[in-house]
Formats: sequence, C-alpha cells, structure tokens
Amino acid sequence: MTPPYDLDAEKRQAALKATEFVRDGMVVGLGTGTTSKHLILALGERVCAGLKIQAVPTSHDTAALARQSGIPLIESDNAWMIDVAIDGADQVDPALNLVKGGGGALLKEKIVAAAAKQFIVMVDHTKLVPGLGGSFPLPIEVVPFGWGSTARNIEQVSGGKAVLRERNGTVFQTEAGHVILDLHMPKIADPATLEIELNQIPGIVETGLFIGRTSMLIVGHAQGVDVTHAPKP
Ligand SMILES: O=C[C@H](O)[C@H](O)[C@H](O)COP(=O)(O)O
Repeated sequence: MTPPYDLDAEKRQAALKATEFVRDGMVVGLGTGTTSKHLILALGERVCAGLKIQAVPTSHDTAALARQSGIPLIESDNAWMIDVAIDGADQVDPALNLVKGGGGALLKEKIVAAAAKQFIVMVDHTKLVPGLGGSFPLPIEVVPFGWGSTARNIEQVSGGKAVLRERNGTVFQTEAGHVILDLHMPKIADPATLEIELNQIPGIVETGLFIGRTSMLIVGHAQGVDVTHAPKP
C-alpha cells in the first residue's frame, strides 16, 4: 500500500463488514466516532429493509444518529443483554488490545463492551501499531475534583505526562461530567499491568485501555478487509 490512503473508505469497508455479524433479534452496542457513524448508517439501511434489532448507544451523538437512521434504542439502564458491541479504536496492538477515547466516549464504550457477549472492533489500517502508546496519548477519564493531584499520581505511576484535554479553549467535559487527562508516554511496555496500576489511583474513573476485550478485529484497507478472531481464552 502506498499513500495517499482513503482512510474514510477503509473505515467504511470495515464498518460494512461488521454489519454482516448483526442478525435479527440481536441487541447491538453502538460505538462512537467516525467509523461507528458508517456502521450506524449501514445498520439503519438494513433496519429500514426489515432487520429487527435493538441498540444501546455509547454517546449522545451515536444515539441521535441511530434515531435518525431508524434504529430502535434501548433507553433504559436495565441490565442489558448485549449480543454484540461494535466500535472503533485509536490504536490496536498485535494482541488486539486497544487504546480508545480519542473522542471522549471511553467510559460508556467500556461499559457497553463489558456487557456484550462479543466485541467487534473496526479500524482503518493506520490504527494498527506494534505497541500501544507512543504516537497516541492514552485518554484517562477522571473526576474534576483534584484533577491536578490525580494527574501527578498518574505521572508517578506511568512515567508519562498527563495533559488536561481542552477543546476550543475550554476544558473538555465528558457526558458523565468528568474531564480527560491525555497521558503522553513512550510505548506502553505492559498495558495490562498499567491498567491495573492506574485503576488504583483515586479520582480515575476509567482508562482508555481495552485489554483482552476484543473478540474480532476488522481492518479496512485499499483492497478490502482483514478479519482476525481473538484466540479463545
Ligand atoms: O471516544 C471515542 C472512541 O473511543 C472512538 O471509537 C475512537 O476514538 C475511534 O474513533 P474513530 O472511529 O473516529 O477513528
């Protein structure tokens, strides 16, 4: 493959492939981001053609697009039985571990992925990395109270630099009313251990590390898609 790449086309190809794993009667977790938008539009077309599904959205934007596309949503917070959650990612390593949260939706995304029997990840080929971290900072959702102290603790544990996320000159706020610290660090040598260590810091709500959660990876590229199934545990 040589540049220029059509990354949006790659995302769309991956999303279209992901829709093939959605069948009548399923409850589907809908991710957030540009790749998930392609998924929602394609699923909406299938729903209009008669597919019967219900969906759990991972953000207000996703909910709005799903409604516009005719996809019935489960609005309650009851214990869902999600058959498959489908979402994008910011980085994917060879073990199918992920960094997510570039759009700030990591908390709902992780709750939905954890409630799903299957978690399908769709990406363009640039999201594949030999190791997490490095080129993309790790998003960490924290409560606003004492965020500076939380950031210092994160830096001590990780050796990285935690930067408060801003958008258009103001502090970015998540849908749950938290803030995001983007942790810049070189390659994450042991993502599973880092997740455990970060989760012990008071003030951290959730990290963008998705370790051992991916069931299937769909990568879009110029010639089509590659599908990789995670090894059975
Ligand atoms: O918070 C955002 C999500 O984790 C997205 O799934 C992730 O950032 C990938 O987004 P996109 O599909 O736009 O590349």
